[in-house]
Amino acid sequence: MSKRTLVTSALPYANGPIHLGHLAGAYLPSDLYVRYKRMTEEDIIHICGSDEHGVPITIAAEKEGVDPQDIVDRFHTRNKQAFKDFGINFDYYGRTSSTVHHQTSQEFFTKLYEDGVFVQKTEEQLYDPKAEMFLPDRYVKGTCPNCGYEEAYGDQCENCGTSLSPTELIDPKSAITGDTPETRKTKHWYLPLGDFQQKLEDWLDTRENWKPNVAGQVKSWLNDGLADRAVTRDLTWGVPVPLEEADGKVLYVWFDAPIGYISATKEWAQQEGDPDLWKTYWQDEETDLIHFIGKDNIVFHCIMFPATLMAHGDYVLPKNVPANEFLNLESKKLSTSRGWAVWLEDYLEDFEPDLLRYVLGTILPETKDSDFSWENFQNKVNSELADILGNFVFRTTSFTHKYFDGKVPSLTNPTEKDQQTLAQIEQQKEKVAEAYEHFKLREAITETMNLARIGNKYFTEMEPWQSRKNDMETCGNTLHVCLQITAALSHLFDPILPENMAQLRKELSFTGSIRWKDIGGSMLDSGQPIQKGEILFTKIEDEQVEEQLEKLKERTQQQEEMDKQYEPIKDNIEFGDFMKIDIRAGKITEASAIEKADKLLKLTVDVGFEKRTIVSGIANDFSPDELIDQSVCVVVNLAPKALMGVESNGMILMSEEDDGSLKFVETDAEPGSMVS
Ligand SMILES: Nc1ncnc2c1ncn2[C@@H]1O[C@H](COP(=O)(O)OP(=O)(O)OP(=O)(O)O)[C@@H](O)[C@H]1O
Ligand SMILES: [Zn+2]
Repeated sequence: MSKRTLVTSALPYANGPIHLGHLAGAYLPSDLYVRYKRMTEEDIIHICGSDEHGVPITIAAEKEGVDPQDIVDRFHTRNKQAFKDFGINFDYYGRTSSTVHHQTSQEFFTKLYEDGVFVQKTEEQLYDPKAEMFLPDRYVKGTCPNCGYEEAYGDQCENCGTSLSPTELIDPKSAITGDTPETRKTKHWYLPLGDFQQKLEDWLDTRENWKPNVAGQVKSWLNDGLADRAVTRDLTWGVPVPLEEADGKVLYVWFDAPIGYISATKEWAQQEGDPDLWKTYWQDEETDLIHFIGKDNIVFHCIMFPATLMAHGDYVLPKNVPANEFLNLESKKLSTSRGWAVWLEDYLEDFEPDLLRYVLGTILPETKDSDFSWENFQNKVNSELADILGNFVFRTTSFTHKYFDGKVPSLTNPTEKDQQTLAQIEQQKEKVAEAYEHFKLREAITETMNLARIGNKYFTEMEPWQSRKNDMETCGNTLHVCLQITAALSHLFDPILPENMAQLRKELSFTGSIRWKDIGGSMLDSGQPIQKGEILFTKIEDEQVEEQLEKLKERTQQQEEMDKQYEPIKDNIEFGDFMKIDIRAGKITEASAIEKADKLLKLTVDVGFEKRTIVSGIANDFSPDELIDQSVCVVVNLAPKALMGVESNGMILMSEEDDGSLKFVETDAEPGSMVS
């Protein structure tokens, strides 16, 4: 066993709030693991922070019309707070705009540059002449050459995880203007990943206990062979490349972001009053470095960052990267930009953090994508947290108060069943530990809940409400066993339900820090008083679920509204010009199809002073039958025009919706009335 563990969680982009997908992919798994490890009294620290560079930040700033610094300041503060409120306990939450980070990543670049690691190349890159800039990374969208996904970014396809360069995209389009970009030459520095292929393979061979989805993904990239990857970009927002000849260039965000874990650890060490302490965690062989991330970050943590660390030479390499697949919401892909998300901040306004920690924990996308739905949230809270755990704890403590004066009854002449049940505490504890050690967090939660199930079953089978009438010794033994299980649960559930379990432990008079080794055996002394507990979990009502679904719907509609593209306004005209158009109210009296003209209908329109024949291109939207008596507005002084052999005398006004569908401009006025 190693002496210490350094856990990192993916640095979230500071361009938006934290949503349930982020939590399920990286932060809840890391927090569960770290909380478990802390109970085992291992030396462990948990590092995270805001990723404040990269194109997603500048795109968000441009969209809002503010400075990128405003965006990152806002989301750094909000996300840090939201994590805290959700009980995610980072030892340090840094940010990549800090001076320490800029220095650290520049030093990294300089060392690799001076050691001659980089390849310098002048190559054709995509350029948007209208925006007057190169288009790195997310500034370009196009079709993934690997899987055909049409919304792939210039740096990566989020569908298949392949890392890309913009020029590899099929049919690329500028994310700024929507135009097809041209190419221009520019100079950049590349990390020749091919040179690290053998080293990476050797390193991976020594790793054990990796999740098959992660190991498989990495193997397949290695089998395909690794290409050079640029570590610099033509952008103004980011860490400036520390070379004179690189004016106007910054480090690639995926070069500097993982170094952010190191910078944040340095800042943590300063805060601890021991500035060199970070070296112990990053440079001592006996550190286990573990990265918690979602699947789209695998390539950066299993190929690029390890190669960078190898190139530098002074650092430990990741021991494990227990990456998760993706979480969907109500069966649809989560999307910040489309507003299809549940923000952590919003959730916390309506519900307790522990409920979500539990429910998300049971559906973590550990081996494949999984789905969060509010209905399932309600089911799990009601039928598992309330009906199993809450019920067991409540019936145990309230029975103790009713019939044993609120004190732990002694265990006298226990039966084999009593002893076997007590022994199951240790057995479950082993299973839970084993699952945590193998990053099987869903299993850890299931096995933890199974102890409450065991307790409930035992309570029901022992029927203490019967034995209390004629056999107080048996009844006391039953409650003794149930109270020991309750005490174990108050520890075992701590990583998952920290707030609730802190409350429960208070009721059971546990003080001080909790230790894994204390779980099991006799945790409560006979005769020890316990407080009469509150109900741990209240059930979620149907209305609360509906409210959340309604919120989701409203938000996507709002987003659609905001994203709506209106036709640009035409140039101004003089009033006199407008008055030249003669528009009259009218009514359709006849309508028929025109042979060989799919889109056209021949209409007879009563315009008051006469009946007109008008040809109108509305056949895709209306059938002739439904048009009789339709009120319309008609331009009556448009020069006549023959369409498919029929002379049209005027034009009917229509409005066109976003989806291309047509609506009549209607009026109640009598046919022949002027419209102006
Ligand atoms: N739906 C999801 N399911 C699981 N993990 C996710 C999901 N969305 C993001 N993640 C993970 O969360 C971490 C932080 O995400 P990051 O800030 O990079 O945002 P992102 O991937 O651009 O997400 P979004 O575009 O939804 O804001 C990453 O490790 C990422 O893999
Ligand atoms: Zn793809």
